[in-house]
Amino acid sequence: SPLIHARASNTSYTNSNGLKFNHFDASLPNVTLLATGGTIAGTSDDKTATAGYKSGALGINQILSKIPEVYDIANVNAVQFDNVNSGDISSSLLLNLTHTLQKTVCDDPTISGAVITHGTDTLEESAFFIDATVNCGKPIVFVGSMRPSTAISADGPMNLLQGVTVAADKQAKDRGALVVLNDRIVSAFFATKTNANTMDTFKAYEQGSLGMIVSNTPYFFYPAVQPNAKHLADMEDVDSIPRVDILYAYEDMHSDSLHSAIKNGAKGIVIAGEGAGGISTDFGDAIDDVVSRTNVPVILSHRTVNGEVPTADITGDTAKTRIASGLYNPQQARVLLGLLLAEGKEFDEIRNVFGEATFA
Ligand SMILES: NC(=O)C[C@H](N)C(=O)O
Repeated sequence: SPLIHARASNTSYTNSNGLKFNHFDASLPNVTLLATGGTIAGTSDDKTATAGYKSGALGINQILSKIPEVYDIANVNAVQFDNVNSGDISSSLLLNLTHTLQKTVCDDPTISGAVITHGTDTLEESAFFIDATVNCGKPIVFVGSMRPSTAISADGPMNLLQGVTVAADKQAKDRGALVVLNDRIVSAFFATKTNANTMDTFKAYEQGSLGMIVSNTPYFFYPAVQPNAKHLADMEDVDSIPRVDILYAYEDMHSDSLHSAIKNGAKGIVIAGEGAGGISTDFGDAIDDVVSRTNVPVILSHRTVNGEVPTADITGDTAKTRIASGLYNPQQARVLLGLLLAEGKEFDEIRNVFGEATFA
């Protein structure tokens, strides 16, 4: 079968952009794989352990060595970008990732797409960031795992194989960034981690998945389409993302948290509001006071997993200081607000971008 050529071939190759491939077959598509760590690179001495293991312990070549089948699908340029638990992924790493993807994937006509391996805890934030900042139509596929590499029935190897397959697939183009785990293909714009422990965790509850993978064959339910609300952020000349803090709302919430966030340097605030963006009257008064003095934009989001914060609740004077997040959950709203501030957008422009994701 022609499919075993690249796997069998030990021919290494460096393309004109300096990207290295360990196994190369000119008849196959080329995919860049940027590894950042997480459970997919995690290890434990106990094969039954799906907790208490070490994240980011294996290098990407050690992970790939267990799935030579990837070389039947694509030539893989594997790069160890970082090797951390995803709680340690920073906006400066993401900016670097954006600039790298632009140069080595978008601007290189020989590369079909990219795969990012990532811890699942914050994968949705990074995938949302890249979805907004890298937009050349080539698939950028985020992959992680819920079981460490040493566990019985580890999910990482299959997820990675499927991720490379999707990144190499022409049908995956023009859909924005994608999340591939547990045999599902989900839009990075809508994906969220819904379960802290189990493999069926990444979901877009209202929007559903874009497709499925069976026997390493991706199937997309619909032709390529992009979300209506999506804002494309131009990061070409940006070298840092302003700090945005998330404050969680609850009964008895104290406005001290707002004052200290701003005092400590937050340039934007997202509230994980009760229901459709609810906060106490006192906290609302504190927002009005602080925003009119500092001009720091405050986005009201929702601590519920689903639903939207409509603009209908934010009228009159409160509309001068508060912006409804619409569909964006707090972690998405934080990433988006950081990108908008980095682009130098003012209050009204920020409101318009969030307004694209509000219905009422
Ligand atoms: N499943 C995982 O990848 C969780 C891990 N703590 C991480 O996010 O890096």
